[in-house]
Amino acid sequence: MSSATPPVLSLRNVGKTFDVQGRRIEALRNANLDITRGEFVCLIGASGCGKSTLLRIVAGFESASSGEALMWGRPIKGPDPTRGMVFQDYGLFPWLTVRDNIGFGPASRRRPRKEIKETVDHFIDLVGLARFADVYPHQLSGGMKQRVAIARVLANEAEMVLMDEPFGALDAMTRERLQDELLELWERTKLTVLFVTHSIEEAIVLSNRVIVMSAGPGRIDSDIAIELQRPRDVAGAEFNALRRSLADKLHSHHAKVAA
Ligand SMILES: Nc1ncnc2c1ncn2[C@@H]1O[C@H](COP(=O)(O)OP(=O)(O)OP(=O)(O)O)[C@@H](O)[C@H]1O
Repeated sequence: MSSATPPVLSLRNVGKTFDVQGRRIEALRNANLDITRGEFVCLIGASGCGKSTLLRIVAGFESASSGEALMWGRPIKGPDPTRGMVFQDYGLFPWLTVRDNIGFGPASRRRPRKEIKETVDHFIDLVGLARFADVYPHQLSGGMKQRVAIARVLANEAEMVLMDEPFGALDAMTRERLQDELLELWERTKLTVLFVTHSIEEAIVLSNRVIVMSAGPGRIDSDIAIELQRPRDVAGAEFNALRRSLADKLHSHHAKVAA
């Protein structure tokens, strides 16, 4: 990789083991990954192959048992607003309005009131929720809650957005709409995104690269560039060929683990 474009994120031989009642679980073994600024990278793989563990190490919620995780070349030592996490269950504060949820990060960093208002207004607009600024999360649909969660991470000056199956709980139509909106946001903001999904189709629609992981122990198995033109035609021949090849990879890992 050229020194002109240092990776936002580097994983160097990252391993993670958990001890559960005297049993050692190797959730991740020798994970190596470089992500450069502006990439949209999806992680896919069978349940239990370590996708969330990898994401949580990048977020700083877990530390690696071996190897190192670096952001801009510096070791990740804990959570930091520059790495914002979006969860499937939204993770909003139910007692705060949409406005205060989005403004929570800047407010806790004691930004001036006027600046917080401008930031919040900007991001509420960006996710199309201006009319809902003063309502509470329980008054929103799932798709709207997820927009708030995304706006909250952006308002907190995230340089890298970590998304753990963010659209997994949504119906198919809302999911497609949010995928489109996320791509639009990504194109406008040039964010770096690391996105976990169970859906091969979602991974191909969204990403520049798909990282395929396999279980027992969790490993990075392949790193596949997705070079289809955007917007991507899910019914197109090239899309289908990629879908088949990724499905074959996933199934062959399943078969190996089951054998
Ligand atoms: N906090 C923890 N304590 C003990 N074991 C854990 C912990 N977190 C994850 N594991 C184990 O590590 C392995 C990888 O889990 P992880 O959640 O990262 O997989 P995943 O690929 O995200 O799975 P899924 O697709 O089902 O969400 C699993 O065997 C899991 O049981």
